[in-house]
Amino acid sequence: MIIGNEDQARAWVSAFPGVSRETMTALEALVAYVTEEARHQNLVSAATLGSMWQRHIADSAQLLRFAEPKPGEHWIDLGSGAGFPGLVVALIAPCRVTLVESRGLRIAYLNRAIDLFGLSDRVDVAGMALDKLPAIEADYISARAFAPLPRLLEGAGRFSTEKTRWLLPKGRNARTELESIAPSWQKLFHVEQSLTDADAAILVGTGRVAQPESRKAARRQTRRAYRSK
Ligand SMILES: C[S@@+](CC[C@H](N)C(=O)[O-])C[C@H]1O[C@@H](n2cnc3c(N)ncnc32)[C@H](O)[C@@H]1O
Repeated sequence: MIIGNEDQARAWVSAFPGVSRETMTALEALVAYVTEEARHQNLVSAATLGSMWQRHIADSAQLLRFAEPKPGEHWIDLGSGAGFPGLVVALIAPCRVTLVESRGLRIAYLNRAIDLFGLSDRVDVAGMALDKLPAIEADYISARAFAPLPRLLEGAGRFSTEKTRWLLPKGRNARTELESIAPSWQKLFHVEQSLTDADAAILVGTGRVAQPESRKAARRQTRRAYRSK
């Protein structure tokens, strides 16, 4: 099943477990908030402004098919930008969410969103580059359009534990990206079809991405995996 238009996207999200009428109202308000803010800063591709539910809300919410975050659990969203998927997750699920974002205008926009939606008791913005963020044990790590997989895992591995669930929408290159990382990392992940784009996929994984003793060693591992294909 592929969610092919705005009506289908709304219907799919509203039928998702735990999504109440109030949640739908909040998500509708998020669409309006992003659309308004997009007049002032470059937040999402202009081509997607007419299909916000399909391209952003449902595309983010679908990650919750592979995770059931509970109160007190901690979800880290890397490179949140307009808040996708992090803000959508925060509006649907009761967990703690940290939105990692390094650009000033987007940090301010995300902080305003947290106030607007009354989320400040469990959602925060880490307004800094990922490599400056002190290590936190994450129950969930998401990243959409953030970085190529090897760089993403090198940067975020230190937040993972044996139980961490990774949710990484990777578009059309998911399989190729997965094949480009070291086998010890590959085995943590599998590929799931995206519900919002027939050509796109999501890398879903569980476990600790152990860091090789150095970045150089990580790159060596990655290159070796790539050459053996
Ligand atoms: C292409 S946008 C994607 C935004 C959002 N995840 C989405 O899919 O709509 C990537 C975002 O990551 C942020 N970013 C890039 N490198 C970062 C870093 N090292 N630390 C934190 N944020 C970063 C950028 O400022 C930008 O907002």
